[in-house]
Amino acid sequence: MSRLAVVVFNLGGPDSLKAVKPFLFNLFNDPAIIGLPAPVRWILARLISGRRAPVARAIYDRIGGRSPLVEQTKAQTDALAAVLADRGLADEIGVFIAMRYWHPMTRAAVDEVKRFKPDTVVLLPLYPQHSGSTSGSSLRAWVEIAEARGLSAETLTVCCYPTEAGFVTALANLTLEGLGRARAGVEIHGLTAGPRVLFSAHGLPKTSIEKGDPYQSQVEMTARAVIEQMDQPDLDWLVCYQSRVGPLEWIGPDTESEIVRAGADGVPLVVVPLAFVSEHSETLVELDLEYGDLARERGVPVYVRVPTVQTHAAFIEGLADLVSRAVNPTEGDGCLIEAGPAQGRLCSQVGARVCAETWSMCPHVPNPRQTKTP
Ligand SMILES: C=CC1=C(C)c2cc3[nH]c(cc4nc(cc5[nH]c(cc1n2)c(C)c5CCC(=O)O)C(CCC(=O)O)=C4C)c(C)c3C=C
Ligand SMILES: [Fe+2]
Ligand SMILES: [Fe+2]
Repeated sequence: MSRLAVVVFNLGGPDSLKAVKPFLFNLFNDPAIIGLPAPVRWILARLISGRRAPVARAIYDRIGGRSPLVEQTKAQTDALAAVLADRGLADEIGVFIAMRYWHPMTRAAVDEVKRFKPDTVVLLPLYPQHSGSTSGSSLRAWVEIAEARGLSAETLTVCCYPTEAGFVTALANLTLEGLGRARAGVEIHGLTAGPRVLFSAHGLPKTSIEKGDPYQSQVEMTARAVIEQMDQPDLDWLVCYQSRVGPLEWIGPDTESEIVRAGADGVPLVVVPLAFVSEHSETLVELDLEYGDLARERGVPVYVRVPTVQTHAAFIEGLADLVSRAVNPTEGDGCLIEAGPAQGRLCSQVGARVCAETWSMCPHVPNPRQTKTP
């Protein structure tokens, strides 16, 4: 009897206003976020989380005092479990959640998976684009804790899937609906300029990209794939970045400046989150409330925010395809390709499969056993 455990990873969010500060401490104490040696990082994390907590509490207060990220992720894992069960990939299939900075966290997930006694574990970050600060950090935490707690099942890792067909279809369909709503607004307002699509992704410090983080190039790959699938001739679109925190220079253009520019141009906006797959503070507060207000103040004639993919059937089928291909790879599947016609192809172009034992084969995921914790 075969047993398959699928572990999905996400950031996690505070489940009460009291949890905001310790959640922020966990985030800033992560070497993938602040790459300094442990005692300095710990002191800085205490300082920054203390200073950021009132701002962050005010953010979560606007959406009922907690993040909906865990509920949304639970809905996704339920949907994924149902699809995987239909496919009969194993006799018993369990789908587990491991959040990075708040409960249910990696340690609890490792223990749950251990009790499940899997033959195979598939690690599936709910981040389509790979970044060391998100998937990299989660995968590394998993490997370290799983090793420490003696979870020794065969482990396969999906590193990234920026152009995965189901994900792109879900985003393209949702964006087309958003475009439809914006075009209706264009008619009502008698505007001449068509809607502009802003693909808005969470930003990253510029230094991360300079050190080789593939996130930005994969975000752009997603945007291009969605544009191609929508097939809207002469569509005005661009990628921009939101949610900057801290004093470092982040990648741009930033979403706020693009909203101001759209106001000056008198152009309706369709804003599409493409690096988040669920709703949380960065979408419900930042995109809807803060940027919605900014758009009104700056005279953007129509502001449509496209929902994240959540449990869109195409997205969940796409996740199930990634799991199936991790378990039963066929030629052309991701990072394992070292020879033949697909040699040299980036794993992200095909949806990646990385064996935990062969991390070095994946150009995107540093081997956590070889990366020293600063
Ligand atoms: C693609 C997703 C994300 C990337 C890349 C990312 C990088 C990153 N984030 C911070 C700092 C913060 N992020 C915060 C919230 C937050 N971040 C993501 C996703 C990515 N972060 C999500 C989904 C959330 C929302 C969590 C929720 O509400 O449930 C926060 C806390 C909120 C706040 O204070 O504004 C911080 C802080 C850094 C520094 C960083 C890259 C280095
Ligand atoms: Fe973040
Ligand atoms: Fe990869």
